[in-house]
Amino acid sequence: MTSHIRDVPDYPKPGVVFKDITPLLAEPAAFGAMTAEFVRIATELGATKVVGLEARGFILAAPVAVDGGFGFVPVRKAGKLPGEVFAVSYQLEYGEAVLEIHRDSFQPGDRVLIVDDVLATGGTAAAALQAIRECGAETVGLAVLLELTFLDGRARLSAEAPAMPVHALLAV
Ligand SMILES: O=P(O)(O)OC[C@H]1O[C@H](OP(=O)(O)OP(=O)(O)O)[C@H](O)[C@@H]1O
Ligand SMILES: Nc1ncnc2[nH]cnc12
Repeated sequence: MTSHIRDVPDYPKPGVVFKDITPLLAEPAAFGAMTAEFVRIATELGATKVVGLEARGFILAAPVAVDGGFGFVPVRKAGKLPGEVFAVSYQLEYGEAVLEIHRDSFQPGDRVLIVDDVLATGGTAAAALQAIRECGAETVGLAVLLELTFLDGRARLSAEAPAMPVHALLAV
C-alpha cells in the first residue's frame, strides 16, 4: 500500500509534506485490502459504529461500515450537519477547524471505531474523541491508514484516552 501514497512537498503550506492517498483510492486491490484490514480491526474491537472524519475519513470509513455491518456516523466540519450538534474546535498539522457531530448519533451500548486516513499531530482525532464522548458513547479504538510518527499524535491521544488502541496500517 505504501507505494500508492504520494508525497507532495510544501502542500498546503511550505514545510509540510502532504501524503496524498488518491493513487491508492484509484487502485481497487489496494483500496480493498485496506478496507478488509479496517474491518478486521473493527470486528476484533467489537465495534458497533464506525465514525468517519470529513473528508478523507469518509472515503475510508464508509466501505468499512458496509462490508463489516457497522453503522456509519459522520463527523463533519462546522455548519454541515442539519440536526442538533456537539462542536469541538481543534488544531491540526497545517491549520485549525471545528468538528461537529449529531447529538443523537449513538444508542446506549454503542462501541465506536474512528477511521481516518492520516494521524499527524492527533489534533483531529482528539477532537473527534471529545465529540463522541459528549454524545455519551464509548470509543474503542482509532484506525488510520498512515501514521506520521515524528508528529507524535499517539502522545496527544494518550493524554486524551490513555487506554485506547491506536492502529496504523502504515507508519513513516
Ligand atoms: O493529526 P492531525 O494533525 O489532526 O491531522 C490529521 C488530519 O488532517 C487531515 O484532515 P484535513 O482537515 O486536512 O481534511 P480533509 O480530509 O478534508 O482533507 C487528515 O485527513 C486527518 O483528518
Ligand atoms: N502531512 C499530511 N499529509 C496528509 N494529510 C495530513 N493531515 C495532517 N497532516 C497531513
